[in-house]
Amino acid sequence: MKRKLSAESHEVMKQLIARHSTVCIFLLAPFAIASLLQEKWWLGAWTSFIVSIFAVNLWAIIYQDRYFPKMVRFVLAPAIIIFSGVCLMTLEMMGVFWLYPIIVSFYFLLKRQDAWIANILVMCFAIPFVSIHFDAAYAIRIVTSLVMISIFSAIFTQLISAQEARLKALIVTDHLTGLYNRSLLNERLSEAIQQYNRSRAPMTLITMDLDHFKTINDQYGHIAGDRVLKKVSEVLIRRSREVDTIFRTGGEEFLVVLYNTDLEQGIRAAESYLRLIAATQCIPQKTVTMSAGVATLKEDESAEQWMLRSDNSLYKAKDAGRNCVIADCDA
Ligand SMILES: Nc1nc2c(ncn2[C@@H]2O[C@H](COP(=O)(O)OP(=O)(O)OP(=O)(O)O)[C@@H](O)[C@H]2O)c(=O)[nH]1
Repeated sequence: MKRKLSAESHEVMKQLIARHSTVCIFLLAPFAIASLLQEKWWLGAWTSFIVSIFAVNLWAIIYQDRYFPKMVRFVLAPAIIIFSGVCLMTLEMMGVFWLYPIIVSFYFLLKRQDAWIANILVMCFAIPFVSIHFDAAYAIRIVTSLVMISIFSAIFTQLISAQEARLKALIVTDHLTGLYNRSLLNERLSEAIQQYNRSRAPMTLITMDLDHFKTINDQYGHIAGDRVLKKVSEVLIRRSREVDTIFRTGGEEFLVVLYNTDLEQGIRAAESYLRLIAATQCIPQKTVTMSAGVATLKEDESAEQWMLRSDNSLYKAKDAGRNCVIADCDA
């Protein structure tokens, strides 16, 4: 999951840098040229340098579908911090105006902690400069407004990140049981396959399906059926190890990916799931049972083939009378 989410964050970051770069190139380039024409060499040089770093990143995003995070963090951010000092020294009062967009932009270009550090460094230039060059009434207002802009930006970006994390969690979670839903399944199976290819650690799949669940719904109602699904999920969570990943793949279907687990261990795990579920009072006076299929990953097997073997074993368990485990021993 981590990889999928970080790939999405990377995509968001790329778009942010692209938009940021476009705005900065168009709005800063004329000032860079004007400063050079006015022979304000330092200011012109720093502004041109910053514009060119944005341009390099924008070029990379457009033509190579990537940007340079290290360049942004270790070259662009320090360059902007120095630029804020150069602006104050060269432009004095007018230089203060540039500090506002600079402060906000750090929160979009950098990780939160880096943005705080960058802001503190800008303040280290700004506060002494403003205190020396402006009378107290101006200095207090400038510093206060800069601090406010920084805090508001921090709050705003923090809220967006929290909202984003909540949405991402919602997308991969089954609302009824709290287990993962199907959307993460392929990702997790591919990860298990990659891990197997690297370390040869055995990986096992258990596919499970409640027996005669339709009858439970018909006899006790859908709400009772939902309660059974929740109870079963609780049992699966309680019985599983921290590393195992449990999915509700469909209505009354569940799937567990067991890492570092061979076929024997997988069969034992499936049997203990079934035993525990049969022993759990999901509905008063009624024993709820499950059937399970088990398959251990084979060499050069795809996720689809692996899952198909596990599914076929489950069908065999249903055909064999239900409430039992059938393993695909064709390894
Ligand atoms: N309460 C509840 N029922 C659901 C949910 N999702 C699917 N179902 C029901 O699950 C039942 C599945 O029925 P079938 O596919 O016939 O399977 P079964 O009755 O369990 O029979 P076997 O699998 O052959 O043992 C259907 O009645 C669906 O309506 C859900 O979220 N809540």
